[in-house]
Amino acid sequence: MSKIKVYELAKELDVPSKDVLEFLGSNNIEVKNHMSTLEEADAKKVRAAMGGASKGDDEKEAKEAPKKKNIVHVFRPQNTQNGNKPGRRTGGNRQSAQQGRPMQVNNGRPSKAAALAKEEKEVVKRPITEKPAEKPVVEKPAEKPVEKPIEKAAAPKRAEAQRPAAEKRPEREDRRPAREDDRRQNRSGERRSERPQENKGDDRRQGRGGDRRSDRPQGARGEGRNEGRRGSDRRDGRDNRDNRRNGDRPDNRRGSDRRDNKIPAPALEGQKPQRSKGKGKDEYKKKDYRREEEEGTMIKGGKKKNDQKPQMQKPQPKEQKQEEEIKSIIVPEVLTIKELADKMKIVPSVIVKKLFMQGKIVTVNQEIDYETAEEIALEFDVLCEKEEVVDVIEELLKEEEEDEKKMKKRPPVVCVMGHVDHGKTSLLDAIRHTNVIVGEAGGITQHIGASVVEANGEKITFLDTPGHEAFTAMRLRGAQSTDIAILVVAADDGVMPQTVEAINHAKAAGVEIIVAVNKIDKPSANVERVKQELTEYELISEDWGGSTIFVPVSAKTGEGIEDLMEMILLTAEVLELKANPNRRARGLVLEAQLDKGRGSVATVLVQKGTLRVGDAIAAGSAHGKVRAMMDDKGRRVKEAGPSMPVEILGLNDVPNAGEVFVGCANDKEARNFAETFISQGKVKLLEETKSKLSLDDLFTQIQEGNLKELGIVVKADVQGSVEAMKQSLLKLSNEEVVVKIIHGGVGAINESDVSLASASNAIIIGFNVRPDATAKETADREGVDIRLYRVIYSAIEDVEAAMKGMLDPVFEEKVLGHAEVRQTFKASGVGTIAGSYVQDGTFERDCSVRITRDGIVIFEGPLASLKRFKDDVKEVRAGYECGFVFANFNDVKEGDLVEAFKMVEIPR
Ligand SMILES: Nc1nc2c(ncn2[C@@H]2O[C@H](COP(=O)(O)OP(=O)(O)OP(=O)(O)O)[C@@H](O)[C@H]2O)c(=O)[nH]1
Repeated sequence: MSKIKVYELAKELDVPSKDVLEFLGSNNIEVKNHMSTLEEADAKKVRAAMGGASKGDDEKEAKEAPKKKNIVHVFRPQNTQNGNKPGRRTGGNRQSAQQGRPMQVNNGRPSKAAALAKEEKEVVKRPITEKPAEKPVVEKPAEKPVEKPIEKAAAPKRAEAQRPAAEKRPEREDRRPAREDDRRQNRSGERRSERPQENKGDDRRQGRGGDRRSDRPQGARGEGRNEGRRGSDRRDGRDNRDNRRNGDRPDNRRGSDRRDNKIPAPALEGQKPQRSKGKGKDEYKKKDYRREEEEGTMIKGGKKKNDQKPQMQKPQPKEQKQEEEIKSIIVPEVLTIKELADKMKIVPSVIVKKLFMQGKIVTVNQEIDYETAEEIALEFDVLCEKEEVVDVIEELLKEEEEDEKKMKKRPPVVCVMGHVDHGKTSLLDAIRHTNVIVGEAGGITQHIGASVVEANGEKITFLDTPGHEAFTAMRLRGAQSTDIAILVVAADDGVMPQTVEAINHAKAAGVEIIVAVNKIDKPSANVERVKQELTEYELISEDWGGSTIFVPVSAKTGEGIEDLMEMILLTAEVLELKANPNRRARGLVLEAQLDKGRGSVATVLVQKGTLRVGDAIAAGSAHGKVRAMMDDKGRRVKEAGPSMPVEILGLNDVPNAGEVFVGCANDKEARNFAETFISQGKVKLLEETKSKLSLDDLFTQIQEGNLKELGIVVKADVQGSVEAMKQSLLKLSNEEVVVKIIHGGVGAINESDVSLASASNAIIIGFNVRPDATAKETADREGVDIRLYRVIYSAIEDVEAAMKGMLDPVFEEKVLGHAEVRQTFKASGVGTIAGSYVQDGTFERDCSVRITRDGIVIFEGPLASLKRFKDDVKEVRAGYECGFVFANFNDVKEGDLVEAFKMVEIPR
């Protein structure tokens, strides 16, 4: 025993902690409170001084406590056996106090206590029929078993011997709850009856009463020791019982003073004032009263106990009221422990303690999800209800069903999707080209993100947006931009990973799919093979007995393009695409940018109604009046009806692609809309930031035991890929490792991605994107693992392997150098030559290159030729100019960055 706490010492010496504190104070031994720890030397001093006091020769003792000492010993059976002479008892007391707890469990007492506890249980059960959880709350009957054996015992000595088991329980417990009650009252006033408040006491007990509980006699432990609600309720019950006892005390004291008197009836009245002033000193007085009370009890035996009975029953209505008060709180999806505690009207530390007792270490500012909050609240007998989150923007954008009669036929909106190099761009170009020749005069297709072509006198709107994006970003607000998806599959290549991705996206969006089997002009083309491969994905061609339209085309020769157009129109007809043109316009922002001369320029697709020049519109955070409108041919138009893409000027800000635009009654309404959007955006951003911070919190990890988390930051060239990656990666979670996508976004991997990954101990997966220079540097410095892929499936395979601990990279990419394209030349038979300047490193003839434009990888493949002037060279060093020709890639432009790399084997 090297150190001991003040209260423990007080307990050992059987004196109030206050006395010990006073003694320490007078001896200049500095302690803060009863929880302070004492050095052995100080403890010895106290023992020497106060242990003597317990013998009864102390002045104070003589005044106040001699009787109390006797009582304490009565419940130690071995002492009672020794005889009841005060002197002996005192000696026994000291002995037992010194020997500590083990003595209390001896001498057959446990069996009696157990019997009492059992009896007590039975009695307790009866009166409480309404709610099992409250069972232990109504404790008064628990007194019955105590009094019974005492009453019934013929020999007073035996009665005394029995009493300890029963009596010690209240005695011991009284000490704590007396304080708890006082505190509770101080803190919460009338809330005393609320369960969580009681749990405060309960927790307090958990926090500092561990030792005490262990030395509590068995009878007192009884059910109260059980964990969970039952246990805590039980303790609550004790609290109440103790409350009552505290209240009784003065009367009991009186009773003991006038030993022959019964306890006066107004015991409960006396209870109140005493509680309200019960603080500090009173607490200790109460303890003394208690001892006196017990002395009285000892002397008077069963009679005394009998007297207590009516008092115990009185507070019953209060208890029942408490039962009815089942609290219910509304909890959001994510909240902090503190917020939860506030909602439950308890102090956060109570929750922290409770969880700590369960082996979970949390802080008050730690975020927990709804499910966890619900679990915690239930332990405090509080019901949770999930907060319904109202998306204000969604509410704003809500629309009523339109009158069928007002609906008119509208052109279909089509997007083209498929695997890399299967000819999406070529096909779109071919369609437009055909259209330019066939269609209206002079129209040169502008790049506004969408174009309208005419076939058989009907219009078809084609979106330039890659399929993925059309289905994800455009569905940001639940709006569907596309009606029909053209799935381009190269007849010579067949179904490839991105083909499957495209199929999944289109299916998820519920969009009609038309398969365009491209490159049929190639000798290696095999349309039947494509048909066969696609059957696996439930795309069965009509001639194979299915319902999917397959059109063999050649973007190169133009073969089948017209058929394709016809099929699109046919499908559109079946879909019965309609919209009401005579209403305020509403649609989607396809693209938007800030133009130096024209300000905010947005390409929008009108989906409903008609947009006119002069209309007030709002799109996300932007609003304004339509100043001018241009169609896809660059012609100024005054109005745009359903399915028509137009470029508009006049917005005050650049809206996000995929945002819904709405026509408003006036400027003010449009501004209000945008302002709401901005304020909501801020709220959302805050929430997102909050949840990011909580991602690496300890709580979840501890809660999930050995579960490890694999945090991933996903960056890709288009939103669709981000989503696809996210979904696929999340599915990799297994029993041991949980995959958590910490962040997903479009664009180059930047420094903030790296810092986020670093802070969350996550890895970064880049799909078709590269890290910028600062990001690379930060990642190297902070040891963040960045993995870059061109095919989603490789990324998924790698992560899966890593999770199994089977990822053994044999090759690693070694970056050789960087160059910037300064000028391009076209050479017949060669393709585009990129005149470039090597910025760093060395470009080697047989290296691979990666071309990035605005952080997006546009090409990755071998370098076909490396020249200095007209000569082929082996290598070009930094600071020199050279000419590159890339294998099968001619779309290189000025300003593109070329990175040379080589795969090198990594020794393992
Ligand atoms: N022979 C033949 N070649 C074609 C045909 N369509 C496209 N190509 C060629 O295939 C290559 C890729 O075509 P793109 O239109 O760029 O393919 P994409 O699917 O748009 O490619 P990404 O934009 O990289 O996804 C180009 O070299 C085209 O010339 C076709 O019908 N026949």
